[in-house]
Amino acid sequence: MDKKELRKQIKVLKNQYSPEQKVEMSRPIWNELEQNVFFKEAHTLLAYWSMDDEVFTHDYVVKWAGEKRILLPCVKGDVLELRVFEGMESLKAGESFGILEPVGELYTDYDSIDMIVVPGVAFDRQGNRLGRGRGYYDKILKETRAAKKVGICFDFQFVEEVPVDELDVRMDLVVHG
Ligand SMILES: Nc1nc2c(c(=O)[nH]1)N(C=O)[C@@H](CNc1ccc(C(=O)N[C@@H](CCC(=O)O)C(=O)O)cc1)CN2
Ligand SMILES: Nc1ncnc2c1ncn2[C@@H]1O[C@H](COP(=O)(O)OP(=O)(O)OP(=O)(O)O)[C@@H](O)[C@H]1O
Repeated sequence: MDKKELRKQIKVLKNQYSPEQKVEMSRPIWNELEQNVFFKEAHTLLAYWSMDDEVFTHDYVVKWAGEKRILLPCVKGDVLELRVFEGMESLKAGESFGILEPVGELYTDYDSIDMIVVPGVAFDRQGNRLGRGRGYYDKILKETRAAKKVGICFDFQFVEEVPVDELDVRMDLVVHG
């Protein structure tokens, strides 16, 4: 199966659940993530601010921002920039896709990032990841080599085999539920 076809299939499955159901389904995923040693030991963590069709993250970003430095991605043309999450009040809709992004100072110390919680359309047990098809994460994951990369997804997104190419970066761990 090619990437496009798998994205289409997952989209159908996502539409079978309401946003509220997806928030509920995200709870056990976060319970597991919070027990994980990479997470426990991480001081600086790149997370994401979820859209309605993704594993929900908002409450967890807010919850952990007191204890850890939480970074969020900001779309800038073809690349992602990173900024520190400093509360919901300092989030603004980004230049594309309407995803909320932190305003404020750019964060460029990529070597200090301990862990990345990576969104994805699908993952497999080899740690391969299928994204939304813009290559944003593939680029940023190459610049943050030291960070542990942890994909999170619903069970229906954890598939037998994700189609990959040379540019795709593997996850160290995939937490699904
Ligand atoms: N929550 C969240 N934030 C994120 C990402 C993400 O996947 N999730 N990104 C990860 O890269 C970056 C934004 N990239 C995105 C790329 C495509 C679409 C999107 O909605 N695409 C449509 C396809 C139609 C179109 O191309 O416009 C879709 O998937 O239905 C959204 C965000 C940075 N921030
Ligand atoms: N490191 C990279 N540098 C430049 N271009 C890249 C890189 N990684 C991927 N691309 C390009 O980006 C496009 C999308 O790639 P792909 O379909 O693998 O994205 P994805 O991993 O599904 O999406 P995303 O990372 O945005 O969630 C392709 O044209 C690919 O060649």
